[in-house]
Amino acid sequence: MSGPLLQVRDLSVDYLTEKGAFRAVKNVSFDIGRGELFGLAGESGCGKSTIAFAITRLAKAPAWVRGGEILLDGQNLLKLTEASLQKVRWRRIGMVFQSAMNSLNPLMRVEDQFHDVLRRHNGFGREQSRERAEAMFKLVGIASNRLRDYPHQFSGGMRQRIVIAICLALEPELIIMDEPTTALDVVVQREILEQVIDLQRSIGFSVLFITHDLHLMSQLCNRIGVMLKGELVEVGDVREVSQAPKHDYTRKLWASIPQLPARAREAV
Ligand SMILES: Nc1ncnc2c1ncn2[C@@H]1O[C@H](COP(=O)(O)OP(=O)(O)OP(=O)(O)O)[C@@H](O)[C@H]1O
Repeated sequence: MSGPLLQVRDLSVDYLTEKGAFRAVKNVSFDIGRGELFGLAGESGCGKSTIAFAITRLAKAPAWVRGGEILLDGQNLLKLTEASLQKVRWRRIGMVFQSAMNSLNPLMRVEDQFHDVLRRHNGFGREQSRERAEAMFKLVGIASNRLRDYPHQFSGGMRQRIVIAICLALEPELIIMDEPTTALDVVVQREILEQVIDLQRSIGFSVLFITHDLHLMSQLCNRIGVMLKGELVEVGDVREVSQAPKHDYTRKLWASIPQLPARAREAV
């Protein structure tokens, strides 16, 4: 199918609080192309995660999608029944959140966690799951003899890699990464993200990458959207948005990034 993979159209999300409706996302529209790395930037509280939850339909009360459409290959996810949604979530849209590494079951060997997910979503048998798990471990650079280990036997960075591997095992077309490495130290963060980019290039999935780190985002993404208080104030090619920002707030965001000497910047 041609055209963008994901189209967010006029999306508005409120949080219904005791004091009334808080407009967290206001008429936001953007597209994500096939194989595109799209970044959403903006300071804490501007509505980035709310958009991620709306796309995956994981937004729960008091969140309320007031209006708009979220089209995946032209199909409006907001109109899907819970049963149809189960076929989209994880299988077509994968998610990796900040604390994802803690989402592994501490009592289950990693191999069993792969099997659990692959059996449930793809109907895989044990042998098929093991083969896929081995292939995924190879992709994220972990020796496959570690598949029999428990989560606590891995470092935080490795656990986050495992979550990414489980997510990729289902071969989703879109992966939403919401601050996927914020809990990790900077070197591990960079290693993991570089690995995701390599995988993205070889496998070709699309990525919605959410972070407040505009500098990092500009190095990884093809296009960027900048959010301010629930509104998408600027969206464009990474070069346009970084070199010729149109919105005052985008200029301020860039100005707030500490300027490293050119040498150091290349090394980062
Ligand atoms: N359950 C809730 N009830 C009321 N308001 C909420 C709720 N969850 C989020 N909000 C508000 O909605 C706004 C958007 O929150 P959101 O988490 O989407 O922002 P964000 O840009 O992802 O921030 P961060 O980078 O800190 O995760 C914030 O002002 C937040 O306080």
